[in-house]
Amino acid sequence: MIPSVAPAPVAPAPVAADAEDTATNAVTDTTAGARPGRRPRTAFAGLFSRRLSARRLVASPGAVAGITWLVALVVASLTAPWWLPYKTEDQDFTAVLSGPTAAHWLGTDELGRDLLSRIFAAAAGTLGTSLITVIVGVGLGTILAMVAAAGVRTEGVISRATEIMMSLPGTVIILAVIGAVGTNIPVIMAILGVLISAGIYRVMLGQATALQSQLYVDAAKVDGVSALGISMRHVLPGLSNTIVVQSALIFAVGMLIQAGLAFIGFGPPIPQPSWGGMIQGASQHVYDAPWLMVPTGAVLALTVVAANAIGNALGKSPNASASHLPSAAERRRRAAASAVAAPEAPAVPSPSGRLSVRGLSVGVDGGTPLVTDVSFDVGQGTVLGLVGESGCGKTMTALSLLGLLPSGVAVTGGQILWDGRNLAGAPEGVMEGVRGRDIALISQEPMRALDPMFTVGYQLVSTVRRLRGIGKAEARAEALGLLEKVGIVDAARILRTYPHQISGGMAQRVAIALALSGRPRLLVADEPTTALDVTVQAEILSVLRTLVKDTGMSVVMVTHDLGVVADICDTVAVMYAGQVVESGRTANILDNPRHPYTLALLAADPHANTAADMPERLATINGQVPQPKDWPGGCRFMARCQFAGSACVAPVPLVPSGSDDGVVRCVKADELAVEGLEWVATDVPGHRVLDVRSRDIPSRDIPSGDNVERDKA
Ligand SMILES: Nc1ncnc2c1ncn2[C@@H]1O[C@H](COP(=O)(O)OP(=O)(O)OP(=O)(O)O)[C@@H](O)[C@H]1O
Repeated sequence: MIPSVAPAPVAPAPVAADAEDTATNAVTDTTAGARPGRRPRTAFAGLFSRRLSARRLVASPGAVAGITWLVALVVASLTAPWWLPYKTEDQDFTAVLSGPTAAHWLGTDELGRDLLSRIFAAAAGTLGTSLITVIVGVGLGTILAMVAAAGVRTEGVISRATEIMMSLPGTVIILAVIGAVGTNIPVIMAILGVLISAGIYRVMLGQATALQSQLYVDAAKVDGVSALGISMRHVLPGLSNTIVVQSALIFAVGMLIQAGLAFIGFGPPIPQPSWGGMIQGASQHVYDAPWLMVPTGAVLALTVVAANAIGNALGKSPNASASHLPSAAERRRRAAASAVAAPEAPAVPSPSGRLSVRGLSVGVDGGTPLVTDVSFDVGQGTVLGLVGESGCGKTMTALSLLGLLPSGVAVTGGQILWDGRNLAGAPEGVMEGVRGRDIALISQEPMRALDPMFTVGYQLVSTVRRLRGIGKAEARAEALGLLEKVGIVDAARILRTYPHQISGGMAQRVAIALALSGRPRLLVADEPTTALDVTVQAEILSVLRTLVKDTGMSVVMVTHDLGVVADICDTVAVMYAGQVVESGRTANILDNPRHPYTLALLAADPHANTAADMPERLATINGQVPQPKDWPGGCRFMARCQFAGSACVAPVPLVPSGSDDGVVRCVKADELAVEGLEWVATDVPGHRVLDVRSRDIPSRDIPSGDNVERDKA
């Protein structure tokens, strides 16, 4: 299965939409609510999420008080010239250092200037310049994290650069900037933002990397979405909670640092008022006029608390807002612009859709091989099964077909021939053109391949539009057709649902529909039925079988289930420890297996035996698939094989198995075939201990060690 390192973002909870959305839904019908009796819901999780955040703000008394305070402060500050009783520089020598009076509600300073007027006059500047720090710091840190998460090399460069930035003494740099540009507060706050961005980057990087590892990001890559598209659509929304919380924190920090700078004399030039400068002035009269400290200190403290209260409330939102999504007006405009067209007929794949893999090797950057010398062919309209235990290299082989190997793993040799092109190690630009359009992928966990923040309809329609370059209405009709093609009867309803609202089987059908969006000629299915119950498994296999028959699409089916192989595959390649050990037509392999590993898999499979010949105890294979670093030089299955002999220590080539174009990698293949030997249930550790029983001789008649002697001979 495709690895994933982090849980998917939490899915949004449903809320009612407004009338505007209802109107939009009437046009597009992709955004209506999923439950009958409720008002239609927006399909766009962004609007959803924004409303949800607004609800959270309203539900939090602290946040409501914080917003009220900040709004009042800004409005009061911006309108100060019209309502304040005094100008900031007006001096009243009859009331120097006074406390609150009818003339001066908050008192006066040492020059008789009105504190109320000066506090409110300074507010807008303080808040505005703090916002500069937020925009620069959080913006730069987030962008750097998104870029770094998209590539290992870039991450190395950016991380080293930010480490250097974090090691620099921030205070000294700020003082140096002041020395160079003077007390230009906007510039100083912007520089402060740059310094802070290194810390923000560290906070965001882990989250962005985790989001990049999600299966739905792999699915987007398969659909040919560019790196920028993935960052904007799948990573940024997942970061927005953190962005909001960090912004609130940095806003408060910015205000405090600004006040601190003014306190030590690096604030706005005198007589311009600033909160820090006023606190500094008050500190000189702490004994003779202690009240002077109270109004300014209280306003600063209240503003910091208000910012934090808002951040706390927003931080509790269950998911990020998605402001990158189109607005309702934009959606209406696009819907109107899209010509309503009839859905196209299903595509018939080109006859050239044949895949030939030759000597494919995949390895870790450090040199450890994971897959060696794998060859197989997939003809048009046929299904190849890649079968084997966990860790045999099936997924690595399958992912290399799409150029989606995990970071640090690469194709190290061989060819993947598709339409006359070699896709092995092809540049990303070439693979972006192939993925989704020529070769598509469905994975084991469809739920995680679907982004929980968007409706099925949004994901399907946007994928169809991107891959086919058609209008919204046409794409929607196509999406409905695709859902019906994969056996979904109430397709219109499913289009309106979010992934968390549908079952696993339904999600897999949707994932198959998504994979079919670009009319691929080859579908790579990585254990598509493993996570489903048996009934649903059978339904999904039936869908795939019908698609292959109706469209001529080919399938590479990764599975460890021989029942699936028997059910749907025309040919099969049995993999063990990174090698193909046997391949050929499915009927030949299942009826006349030639490799001991294939024998063992069949003996261990309850489906391979009919009720009549079902053994009392199914066979097991002792031991485990060896780790790539532990592969022996000879037969890799030798240590677990009931038939291993001295000839197995030398490297074993693939040789014709004698049936059609089948091949097998075992020096004893002929002997096994001639003697009709079977893999038996045994607890005896397998290595070189032979407990072979003929089909014709009851096991109790064979003395222990009989075959050891035969092997020695
Ligand atoms: N990202 C990775 N880096 C290094 N080695 C890896 C990585 N992913 C998988 N491997 C190793 O590559 C080998 C083949 O793994 P692969 O996932 O292809 O096996 P598989 O047969 O598909 O198993 P499963 O059915 O469990 O997915 C295993 O030894 C595995 O440990």
